[in-house]
Amino acid sequence: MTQATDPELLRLRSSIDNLDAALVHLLAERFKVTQRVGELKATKGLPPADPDREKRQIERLRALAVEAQLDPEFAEKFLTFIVTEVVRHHERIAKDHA
Ligand SMILES: C=C(O[C@@H]1C=C(C(=O)O)C=C[C@H]1O)C(=O)O
Repeated sequence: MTQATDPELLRLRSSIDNLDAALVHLLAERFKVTQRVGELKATKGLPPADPDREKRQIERLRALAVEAQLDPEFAEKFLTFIVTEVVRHHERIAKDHA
């Protein structure tokens, strides 16, 4: 049997596809909200990044990851990757607003 026809593999991959779609939708919603935060900060003259908030988010996410049996190092890297992109957006919004 080839990989592409194994029924168990097909079922698992179908589930992975649904989960990947959910991740994309969740990320899209998160970026919509952070876009609004970026605009709010630019209007009020607040800095694009908030390192204290980021520290608290990392601690929280690492604890949630442990509870969920997900590697906390991976959870931290994933959050940092997203937040770095958000801060880049915020810097751009602030520049455009200046
Ligand atoms: C969204 C914010 O801006 C930045 C991005 C964050 C995020 O993506 O969660 C967190 C902190 C800030 O560095 C915020 O300040 O809440």
